[in-house]
Amino acid sequence: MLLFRRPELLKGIYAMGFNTPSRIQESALPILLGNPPQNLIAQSQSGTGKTAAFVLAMLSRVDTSLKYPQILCLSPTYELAVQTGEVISQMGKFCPEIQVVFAVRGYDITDKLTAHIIIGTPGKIIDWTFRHKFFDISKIKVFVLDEADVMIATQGYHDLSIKLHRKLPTACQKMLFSATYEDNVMRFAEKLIPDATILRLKREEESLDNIKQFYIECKDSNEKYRAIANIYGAITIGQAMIFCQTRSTAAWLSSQLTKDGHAVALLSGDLTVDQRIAVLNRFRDAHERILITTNVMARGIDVEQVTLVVNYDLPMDMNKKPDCETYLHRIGRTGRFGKAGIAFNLVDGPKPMKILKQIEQHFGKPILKLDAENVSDIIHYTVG
Ligand SMILES: Nc1ncnc2c1ncn2[C@@H]1O[C@H](COP(=O)(O)OP(=O)(O)OP(=O)(O)O)[C@@H](O)[C@H]1O
Repeated sequence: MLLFRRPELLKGIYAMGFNTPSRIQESALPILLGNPPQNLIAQSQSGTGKTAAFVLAMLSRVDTSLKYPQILCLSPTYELAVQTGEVISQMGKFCPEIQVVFAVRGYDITDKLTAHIIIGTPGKIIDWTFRHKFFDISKIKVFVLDEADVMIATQGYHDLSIKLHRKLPTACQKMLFSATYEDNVMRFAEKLIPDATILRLKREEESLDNIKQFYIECKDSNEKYRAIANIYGAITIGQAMIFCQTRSTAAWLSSQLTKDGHAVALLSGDLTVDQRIAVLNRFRDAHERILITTNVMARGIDVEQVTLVVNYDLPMDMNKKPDCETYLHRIGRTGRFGKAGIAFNLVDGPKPMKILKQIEQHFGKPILKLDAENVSDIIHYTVG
C-alpha cells in the first residue's frame, strides 16, 4: 500500500477511472514515491501508463508553500507536453493550489516563474533556464525525461537534455521513461545516472500481444493507395492513424484521399503548432476517423479509440535501415492500456519486404500476411 502524501491525488486517480495499477505503475511507484527519493530509469511497453506514474510522482513532490518551479518535465514534442499537462490537470483536479506552466513554442512569459511544475520541450526550457533565467534550475527537485531514449540519444535533443541535466542539483530525483531503449542508449543512461534503479523489459516482452500485426503486399504505389482506400471503407469502428515517412508523402496521400471524397485529417511538421493541436483535438473528438501523419506523432500520443495503425511506409533511419524503435512506438498508438489493436504494414517490393522481415526478427513476433480483400474481416474480428 502506497502512502500518499496528498490524499486528494488518490481522489484524482479514482476520478480518472483508474482502479488497478498496471505492472509498471506497481513497480515504479514505490521507487518514485518513497523516501529518500530514488532515481529511476524505466522501460515499459507503450500505453501501459508510464505517464500516470511519473505525473503522480511529480504532483506528490510539490511543496505548495514555495512559489517557484520545483519539478521539470521534458517532452520531445509540443503535443506530448500538452497531453502530459492534461494528465497533470486531471490527476491534480483536487489540488488546485498546484500550478503548472508550459515551456513550449507560443507560450511566452516575461517574468520570473511562480508555478511549481514546468513541462516543456528542451529548446524552450533551455531558453528559460539560461537566457532569460525565468527560474532557478538549482532548485529543481524532480527531473522527468519522457521518451528518454530520444531525449538523450537523438541529435537535436541530446545536447540540450544533457546541458540541463548537468545543472541539476545532486539531490534532484531523476526519472527516465520510455517504451524503448537501444542497448547503447541504456548504457549511456546508466552512465548519466549511475545510482538509478533500472526497470527493463526483455526484447521479447517489448511488443504487445494485444496488437496484432499484419502486412499487405502491394505491387506498386497505386496498389498501396488502393489498400488505403479499402481500409478507409473498413474502418467503421474506432479510428486509424496512418504513418508516412515524409511530410510530402503524407500531404500527397491526404490530398488524394480528400479528392476521392474521403474525410481525413493531416498532421505533420509543416503545420504551425497551433494548427497541430487543433488537428489533434479534432481527431480526439472523432471529427475524422483517419489521421495521416509522420513520425512527429509516433511517440506518446494517447488517443484511446485508435484501433488501427497503418504503416504506409515502414520506418527507416537515415541510413535506410529499419527503425525498430519507431516501429514499436508507431504501432503502440493503438492497443492502449490492454485494448485490442491492429497494425497493417504496406509492403511494395523487395526492399520494404526486407525491412519488414528485419523488424519481425528483431521483436520475435509474427507479422502475418493479409490479403487486401480480408482487411474488413480482420478489423471486425479483432476490434469489432
Ligand atoms: N491504472 C490505470 N487504469 C486505467 N487506465 C489507465 C491507468 N493508467 C493509465 N491508464 C490509461 O492508459 C492509457 C495509456 O497511458 P499512458 O499514455 O500513460 O501510457 P504510456 O505508457 O505513457 O504510453 P506511451 O509509451 O505511448 O507514451 C491512457 O489513456 C491512460 O489514461
